[in-house]
Order: sequence, then structure tokens, then C-alpha cells
Amino acid sequence: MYSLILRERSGSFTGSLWTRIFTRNMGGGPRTFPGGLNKWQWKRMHEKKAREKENKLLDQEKQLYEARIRTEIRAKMWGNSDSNEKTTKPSHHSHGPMSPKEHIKSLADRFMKAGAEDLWNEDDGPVKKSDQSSNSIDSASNSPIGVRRFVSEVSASMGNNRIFDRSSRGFSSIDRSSRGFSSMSRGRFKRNESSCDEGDDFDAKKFDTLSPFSPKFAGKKEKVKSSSNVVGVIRNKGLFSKRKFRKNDSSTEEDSEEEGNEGKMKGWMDLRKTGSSASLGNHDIKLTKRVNRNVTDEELYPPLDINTVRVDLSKRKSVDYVMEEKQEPSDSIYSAKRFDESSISPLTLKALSESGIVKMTRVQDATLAECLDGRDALVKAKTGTGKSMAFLLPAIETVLKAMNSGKNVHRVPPIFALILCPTRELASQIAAEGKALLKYHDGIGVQTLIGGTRFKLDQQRLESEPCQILIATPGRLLDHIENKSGLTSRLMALKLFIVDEADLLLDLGFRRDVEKIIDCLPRQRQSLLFSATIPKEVRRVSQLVLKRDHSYIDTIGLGCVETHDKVKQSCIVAPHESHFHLVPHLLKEHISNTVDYKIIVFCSTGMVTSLMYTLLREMKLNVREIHARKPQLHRTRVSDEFKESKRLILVTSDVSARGMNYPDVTLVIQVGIPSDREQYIHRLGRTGREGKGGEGLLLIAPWERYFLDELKDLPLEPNQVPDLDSRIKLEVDQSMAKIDTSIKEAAYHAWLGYYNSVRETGRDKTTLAELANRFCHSIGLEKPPGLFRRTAVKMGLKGISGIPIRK
Ligand SMILES: Nc1ncnc2c1ncn2[C@@H]1O[C@H](COP(=O)(O)OP(=O)(O)OP(=O)(O)O)[C@@H](O)[C@H]1O
Repeated sequence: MYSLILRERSGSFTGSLWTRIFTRNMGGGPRTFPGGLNKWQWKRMHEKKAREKENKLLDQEKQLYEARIRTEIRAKMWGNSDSNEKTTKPSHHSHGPMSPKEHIKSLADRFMKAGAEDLWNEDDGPVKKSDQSSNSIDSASNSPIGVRRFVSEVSASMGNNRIFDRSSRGFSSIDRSSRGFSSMSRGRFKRNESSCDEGDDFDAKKFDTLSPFSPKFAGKKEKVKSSSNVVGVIRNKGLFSKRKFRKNDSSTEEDSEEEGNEGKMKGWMDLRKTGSSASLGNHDIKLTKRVNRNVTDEELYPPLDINTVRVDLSKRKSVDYVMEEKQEPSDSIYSAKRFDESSISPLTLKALSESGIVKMTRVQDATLAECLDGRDALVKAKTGTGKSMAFLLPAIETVLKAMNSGKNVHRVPPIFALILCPTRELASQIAAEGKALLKYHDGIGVQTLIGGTRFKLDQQRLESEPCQILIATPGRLLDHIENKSGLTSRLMALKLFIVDEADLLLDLGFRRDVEKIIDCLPRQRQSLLFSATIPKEVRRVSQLVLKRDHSYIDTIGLGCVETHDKVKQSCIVAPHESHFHLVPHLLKEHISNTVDYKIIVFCSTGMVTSLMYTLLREMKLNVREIHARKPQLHRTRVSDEFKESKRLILVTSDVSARGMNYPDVTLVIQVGIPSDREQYIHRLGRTGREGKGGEGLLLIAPWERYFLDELKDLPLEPNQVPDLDSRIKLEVDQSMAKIDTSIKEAAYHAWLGYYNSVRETGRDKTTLAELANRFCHSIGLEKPPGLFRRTAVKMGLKGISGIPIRK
């Protein structure tokens, strides 16, 4: 994320840039670095702190878990046998020791949540019995099925859309036969496979790389036909072997720590074979020995408990099933449920029906009841499927409830719902949607706090107009909090905290600000996180905001791609020098084939956006630009115009990548690699909204091909490089020649800054300098413009040949 910020800011490396704080690229205004730190020291300090905090959280969780397991086993060893279990059995929710039955059941509950596999480590799987097991137990009961495989089956029987409830309320499942099963089993390996539409057969090989307990490892490869079969297998073999707490995948320090542990692990693994059920790190050595002495497998895995689990699972019901039951086509974004079947207020219903909104989308159906219940939730749903409404409706209900509670004795007018989002345009868009929903609710107001407006005016507006729902970008909100504008006391009554585009806001670039904001919010509150992409790391750090017993609601489904089937995706790999020729060609081609075209062109930085816009304007195309360096008034005007228009091209940086709802976009072109896979998905998501069709095109240079690996599970078709006709070439060259050198120089600097911050390209500075020079020539600059010495030092480019330094 930081690199993203840098990209936006790196359009021109002027002195003023480096004296500005690395605020959010999309929202915040300038702030100075406290303590006289420079930008890099500031960044490193924050990254270090964030890492430390994460590690601390993980350690705490680990310790708690270990302590509980130890207590449970100790209780089991010393007298808590089956016979007296009934009298000594503590409540499931207490922190006291559990009986073996409860222990196995609670573990089963944890592991059998689809999605829980994110929390497993590679070795999770059943204990592989010593030789005699393979000889003495019949093959059906002895199949060395992995926990992953078991969950896959169980998950499959629940369909693709799921609600995973961390509490005992759980979800329901129905047996949907092998079709669902195979799609779910593939889901867990989505990074390695193309899509959930791939063949139907469950392939045991897929487990080979994941678990030493996979069928191949055991010398067998078998297909599992029914979940009851699997349950039987698990009952006999022991379901759970080891749960190691996975640390931050990206941290090399932590990686090496885990590697170091591997040797030790091997030692205790041998012991473990004799019977431990749930184990953790080296602490299980002791535990396993005790289990070995006193407890039999029979006691640890009582058949009755597995049956209970089976019954439990059969009660759970997936969202998918609900959809099928109500005859809704599986590719529709809509559910069969109507808003008037829910408990939202009649005045909101009136506003909805007036806008022609009757049916819920799937994400709204899947989340509304949960959110209205006051539960915390982490929600994942595809782009353009109505997530904003899914959180605005509970926000309005929360406000109504709080205002009618009779406890309204606040000294200052309270803010009951706070919605955090990454960009100014998105905040305004959500506010507009909120206002439309509140049309008939007198006295309830939605307001925004976003950068680019005057601080004092914000303050006056907040004081003079009703504001029970506040929508803010983190930077500006923090400015208000830090400047003691009276906002903190108004937030003390907060009931609901919502983070839209949660993965971006919990990423390192924003996380610190989000943490500071959370520190100012009451602990007793409901929190909801929404995004179309939720990488594993985000699921982990979501604990910063959510309660431990939050629900994870995923309407996409494991193994199903996060992009829409109706959006055709393709990729062109062409030399970087040709990109400025190819883009106009591709635009003209699309325009000639599409009557009501509406195109978004994403460029990697603000200044490259500016250059592309100027070129297209020179070529007399109907084009507009938005990026962070444009004044807010311009950004708002263009954004509104693009919403309303047809036959228009918007050239933009990532400020428009997330959440923006521009209806009926027919084509999205991404020039150069996006910052990551998630950003690709969000940019692409500007087309194909509300279940409509669209087209996405990624244009990259041959040396950017490595990025395609990140997208290999998406249906991205390779396209031929189109033959450029000489007229277009000439037109581009002539138009480029007319563009002011300062725009090109700024674009060169921004380009260099962007690719320097991309890990893969930033490592080899000499190659980077060469590529930058090629880019420089392609935009008509004779030689690369010099960098300030300080800038070159900070970027690690001082002394690199091809990087001139300004005198
Ligand atoms: N139930 C509904 N019926 C009809 N239209 C709806 C419904 N819910 C939302 N919409 C419309 O769908 C469009 C897309 O919604 P929204 O912008 O909330 O999508 P999103 O899931 O938040 O997308 P992104 O992931 O890009 O942020 C909006 O125009 C919204 O008004």
C-alpha cells in the first residue's frame, strides 16, 4: 500500500513532496512528520510498529490457546473421565477445562468451518498411524483423509455461498452431491487452478503438495464419494492433528522462525503419532506423552461426538441453498428475497421502492439479518453487487434504534454510525446513497469528512446540520480527532463502525491511521468490514476491528473467482514503448464497435495519467482525467459527469479503482501492472456492475509478464498485439510532440518512482534505469530529466548509470 501512496505522490519529486507526510494518496491533505523524521524513517517506524503489534497479537492468541489446551488435557488426565464427565463438565463457553467430548467437538467446529483452512498450516491432517494401522484397519476406515479434504467435502455439501458463524449458531448444510463437492475442493487451491468450472472430478493429487497425510503420501489415491463415508473415516483415524499458528506469510523473519521450528516439529510429530488430538508447537511434547500414558484413542475420539458433529452439520444451511430453493439463477447477483420481507423500517422501504429497488442482492440477503442482529462481520462479495446498501441499511436501523432507545441523554449530538472508506469520491458516493435511503427520515443526517475541503467549514457543517451517520476518509477524520474539533466526544456514543474496502484500509499504508481512529471509538460497538477482496493477512488483522466471535460471510465462495463471468478479460503483452500508441488504437477500435461506449483507462500514477489524458485530448478523443493531483472540485465535477455520461473516456489513477459506481462502463483498460492482484480485481470491477456485462484489458510490457502468475486463476485470455496502422502512429507521434516537456518529465519521474517501489522491478536498479530510459524515449524526451540528489539517494538510485542527478 505504501508503494501505492508513493506512486501517487511521486509524480514530481519536488522538495515540497518530501516535506509532506505520506498521507493517503486518495484523500488526506498535507501533514508534517512528527519528531523531525524523514519520510523513510517514518515509514520504517510504522511498519516496524505494525509488525510488532501483529506479532504481539499472535503471541497472545497462541498463549491463550496453549493454556486452554493444557488445562483441558490436564483436566482429562486427572480425573475428568467419561464417568464423571456429566458432573464436572463446564460450559462450552467457560474458560474451564473441557471434557474430551467437548474438546473434540469444539475443535471439529473450528476446523469444519469452510474458510478455516486459511488458518491451517501445511501439515494439518490426521495422524498417520504407524504401519500396523494400514494393515489392521480395513481400507474404508483407514483412508488417510486429510482434515482439509474432510472440510472440503463438508463445505462442498454446503454450496459456494456460505455464512460461517464463529459462534455455536453456525451454518447449515445440505448434501448437494459431488457437484458442489468438487467445486469446493478446488476452491481451496484457487491460486493454483484456473477456475471453479474446471472438471468435476475430485482429484486426490491436489493434496499432494499440501499435506504429508494426503492420499498419495499414504500410498493411496482414492475418491471420496460421500460425506458420511468421510465422517466414518475421521472417527476411526482421529480428526485433528496439529494446529500451528501461522505467522505473517510475508515476513521473512517469521518465515525463518518457522523454518527453524520445523526440525523440532519433526521430533514431536513422532510422539504425536501415538495419539494426540490437538497439538501446538513444542508444547505438545509434554501433552502428547501424557495422552499416550493415560488416554486411549477411543476416549479421545468418541464415536458419539462425531455423530453429534454430523447432525450439527446437517442442520446448517448455506446461502446457496437458500438461493436454489427460491429458484434464483445461480449467476444472478440478486436473491429471491425482497426488502419488505426484512425488518427494515417502513420509511426506508418507501425510499427503496421509490428507486425501484425491491429485491435484495445476494450480499444484502446474506448479511442483513446478521448485521441487524448487532453481530460483527467480515463480508466478502463481488464488485458492483450492492455492498454499500448492505451496510447502509443496518447503519440506518442502528441510528433509528439508538434514537428511539429513550437513553438519548447526550451532552453533544451523537454520531451513531461511522463509515470509513479510502477515497473522497467514494465517501461522497456512499453519502449520496445514504441520503437517498433517508429521504423520508426527518432529522437523520449523513455527512462526509473528506480531504480537499476546508477544515473550518467541515466543523461548522458538522455542528449546524444533523449528522448521525458520518462517512469519512481516515486522514481527514484523524485530523479532526487530533485537532480536538469536538468530534471525539460525539463519537463516544458510536454504535456501529463500518470499514468499506477493508483490505485496503487495513493494509500497512492506512492501518496506523485506522488504529488511531479505533482508539477513539467506544469498545462496546458493532463493527462490519466489507470488501470484494479479502486476502489471508486481512482476515488475520481484521481482529484489530472485529470481535473474536465475528461472522465471516463470503458470497463469492472458495474456488470461485472474484471477477464476474460476464466480464471478458484479456491481456496484451507488448513493448512498453508501444503502449502510448496502442491505447489510442484500442480505444478507437472499441468506440467504433460500441455505440454507447464508456471507457476507463487506469494508469499507474497520477502524472502518467496526466500525460495519457493530454495525449488523448490532443487526439480529439472525448476524454476526462481524475487523479490525486487534481483539485477536489475538479475531481468531484468529473466524477459526477462520468456517472451521468455515455460516450466518454475517463483516464485515471487508482483513486477511481475502488468502490466507484460508474454505471454502464463498457471497457476498462489497465496500462502497466497494477500494484497487486486485488487492485486488478477492483479496477476491473468498474465494469460489469449490477450483473451487467463488460470488458477488461490488461496491457503490459514483456518484463511485466511475471504479474500474470498472480492472476492465473482468473479467466484472462491472451490477445495478439494489434497491428498499428501508420496513420495512428503518426497521429500519436504528432500529438505527443505537442505536449509540454514538463508533463513528460513529471511522468518519467512518476514512472520511475512507481516501478522502483514495485518489489520485482525495484530490486535491480540498473535494469530499472534502462527501462525508464526506454519509457523516456517513447514519450518523446531526448534524455531522462535529472533527479534531485536527495531523491535519488532515497530511491537508492544515486550512482546508477542512466539516472542523471540535477545540479
Ligand atoms: N438490491 C438492489 N437492487 C437494485 N440495485 C441495487 C441493489 N443494491 C444495490 N444496487 C445498486 O447496485 C449498484 C452497485 O452497488 P455498490 O456500489 O454498492 O456495489 P459494491 O458491491 O459496493 O461495489 P464495489 O465492490 O465496487 O465497491 C449501485 O448503483 C446500487 O444502487
